[in-house]
Amino acid sequence: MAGQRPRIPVSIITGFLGAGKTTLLNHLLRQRQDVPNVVIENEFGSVGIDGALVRQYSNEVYEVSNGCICCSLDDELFDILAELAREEEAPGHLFIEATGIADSGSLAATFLRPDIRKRFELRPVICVVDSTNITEQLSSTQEAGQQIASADVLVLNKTGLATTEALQAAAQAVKRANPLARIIQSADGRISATELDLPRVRPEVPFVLPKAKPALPKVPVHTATVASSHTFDRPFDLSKIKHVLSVSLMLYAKQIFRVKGIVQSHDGQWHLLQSTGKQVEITPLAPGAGAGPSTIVVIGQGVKEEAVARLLRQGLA
Ligand SMILES: Nc1nc2c(ncn2[C@@H]2O[C@H](COP(=O)(O)OP(=O)(O)OP(=O)(O)O)[C@@H](O)[C@H]2O)c(=O)[nH]1
Repeated sequence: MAGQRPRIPVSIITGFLGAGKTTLLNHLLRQRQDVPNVVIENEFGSVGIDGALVRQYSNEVYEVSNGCICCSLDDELFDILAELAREEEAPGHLFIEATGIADSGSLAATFLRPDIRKRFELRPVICVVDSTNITEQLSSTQEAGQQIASADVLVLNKTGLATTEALQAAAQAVKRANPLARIIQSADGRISATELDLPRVRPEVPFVLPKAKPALPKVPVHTATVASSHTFDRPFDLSKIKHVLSVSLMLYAKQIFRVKGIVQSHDGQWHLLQSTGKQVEITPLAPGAGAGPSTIVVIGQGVKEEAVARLLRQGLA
């Protein structure tokens, strides 16, 4: 990697499943249309839904849907970084949206390696927090706390949905987990892109490369959280699938973290189906946006593939 060229600024967007990372990223991309940007979208589960949602405002999108980027740090991410560093016209900004369960600390540490730092400059790590669900997420998962602890900016999102008390409780909880970070509030991920240019809160600890390459674990570290992906050739009855999922999210709130899919209804229209917390939301996609079989991914702990398939089949038309 050449040393003299200006370094490529890198923004890592992290936050628990459904917190609003893609929404916030889209908002930032819209504000930064003047610089050619590249997005690396990492999704847990094999369906690249977020990539399709950010493509409109980005010059280039790399999708890493084969597990969590923080678990395969020696492979795919380095290949993409090497490719970007070689490009004749380097991107003006690189955005990385991590999965909702990523260990963003290890991801950020990648950019402190001397070889990577020559061409990339890590900007503040942004952690998006769902203010209505964070207290629950902190008590039931490890990942939510890790993400908050390793961020420079904590965005308390979904303020419009949270009561004043919930917002205060969320602010206290995140401050306990990370007293150093800047805390800002947002609705629909609307934060100013000037956040991208502020200095990091964490000092850049020099990273000393070990002499021998350490043996990295080849198995994902998030062994407890699994993504179960399902495809269906038959169309869905939207009110049935919404009902089935709403009931399941009530009954298995501690097990099911996120549902996300692109489904076709019996009139041929395609829809984005998703849950955050206990809410299920179905929004029509633009004409021509969907194709192939309907696909639904359910992410959670102790989620049994066959049980989920049985459940989802109840929502078919
Ligand atoms: N009411 C409300 N909804 C929001 C807000 N921010 C995001 N959402 C919605 O929350 C849902 C999840 O948002 P995403 O941006 O997809 O969340 P994410 O963190 O990228 O999700 P994963 O990639 O699955 O982890 C979507 O339906 C958004 O429209 C907000 O401030 N208020």
